[in-house]
Amino acid sequence: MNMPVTLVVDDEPDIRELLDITLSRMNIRACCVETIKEARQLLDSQHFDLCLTDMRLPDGDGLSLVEYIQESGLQLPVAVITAHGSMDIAVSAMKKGAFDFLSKPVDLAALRQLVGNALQVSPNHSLEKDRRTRDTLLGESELMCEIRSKIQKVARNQAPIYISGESGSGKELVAKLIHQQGPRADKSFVAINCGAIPHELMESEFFGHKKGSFSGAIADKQGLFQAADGGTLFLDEVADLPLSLQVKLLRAIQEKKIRPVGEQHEVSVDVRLLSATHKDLAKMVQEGSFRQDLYYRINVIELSLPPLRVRAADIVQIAEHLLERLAKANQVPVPQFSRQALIALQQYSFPGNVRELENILERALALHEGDKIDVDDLNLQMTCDEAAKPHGDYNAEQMSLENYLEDVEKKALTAALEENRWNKTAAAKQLGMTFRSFRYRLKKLGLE
Ligand SMILES: Nc1ncnc2c1ncn2[C@@H]1O[C@H](COP(=O)(O)OP(=O)(O)OP(=O)(O)O)[C@@H](O)[C@H]1O
Repeated sequence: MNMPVTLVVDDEPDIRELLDITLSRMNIRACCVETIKEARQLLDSQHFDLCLTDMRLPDGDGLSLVEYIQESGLQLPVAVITAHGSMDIAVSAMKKGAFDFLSKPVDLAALRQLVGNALQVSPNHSLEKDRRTRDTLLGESELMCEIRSKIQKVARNQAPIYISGESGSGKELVAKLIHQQGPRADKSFVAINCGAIPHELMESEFFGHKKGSFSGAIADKQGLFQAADGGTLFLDEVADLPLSLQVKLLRAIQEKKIRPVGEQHEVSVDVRLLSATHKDLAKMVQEGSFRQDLYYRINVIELSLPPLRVRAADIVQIAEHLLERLAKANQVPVPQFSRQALIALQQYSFPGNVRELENILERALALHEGDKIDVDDLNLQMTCDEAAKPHGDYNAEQMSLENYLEDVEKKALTAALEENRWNKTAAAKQLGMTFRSFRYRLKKLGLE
């Protein structure tokens, strides 16, 4: 195998030497330059596996190099080296696509960890994993395809990601996929529901404790940060963190160090942080119940999951797939949905999103008779509003006008048929159209 090559851009000879020696001990060749101009020339002419750049360079700042690498489409992980305490610059670099950052003075263990993570990322690696994702994160709507490609992209760097979306919309699933597709896939993925830990135990749960540090601490205990060391920590329902812990979490993210309860010394941790909540975190910041500085750190990149009801095109595909999976798990033949059942599913608002769909199907599978699942088996709790309106008020960002109008039409035709006991002539009359036109529309909308 060829030796990997790293482009090091730094104008301080001591740092260049330090990086060169450390990398060569890892069997990585370092190619060192002092300016952005030289770096660009080399990037244009030869292949690199990683780029490490200082932020302040004689002919510009490292951010412009990060931008240059992203714009040139070079699939090259780039990490920035920042002055101690300049987290804002590190955050901007990651927003622009940097893989990770190192603070000065450079900690060699952190450098080795970063380089190790970066070099596991190769385009072929992620292609294979994307196939696996497509099997798991279902949905072929445009919105879902965009989410899949965003997951693939953000999995490669180390920036904290904030996943927003309604309950049951797949936030934890997305977090797992980001972990599985990234360079930390072989290490732990630790997920924690912040709302489920009693406040008085939180610090010890997060950072661990030393034996005897409080009554009940009968042995040393590792915290979640240490359990996730080298891997990913997913903080679900992050909005439920009390303010006292928010301060400590902020410190752990900035310093990449934690101090177990009752311990004198800090311990370095290398954790990729993902977080999620169904609450409006930005609003909580305005109201003062969530720290703005922490919000800014965990929300370097935001991934917003759309509710199931705005991607009606996904409902049938996900329902069919889940039904098949459930039937196989229960070792029963896979039933078919009746046409009416499929229409009803597409018109339902799914306040509990995919999780609710799973529950509906599990119940329907247990209760249906024969080889079909019909509307009644679904037991959908439609509100009067939902029954009257297919998708609430029209929102151009969520659905094309054409699809929206099709849904309105389907809804009106189905309701008229139901009210007239499936007598098409009577249904057409009720809607004030000719029988021919009614038949034509049924066919066009796939309802016949
Ligand atoms: N696009 C999808 N394809 C397949 N399964 C999905 C999809 N989205 C969600 N699911 C499934 O729905 C269930 C709920 O998803 P998940 O737990 O990730 O939601 P969540 O947004 O984290 O919920 P909460 O806010 O309540 O924690 C899981 O079983 C998950 O596998």
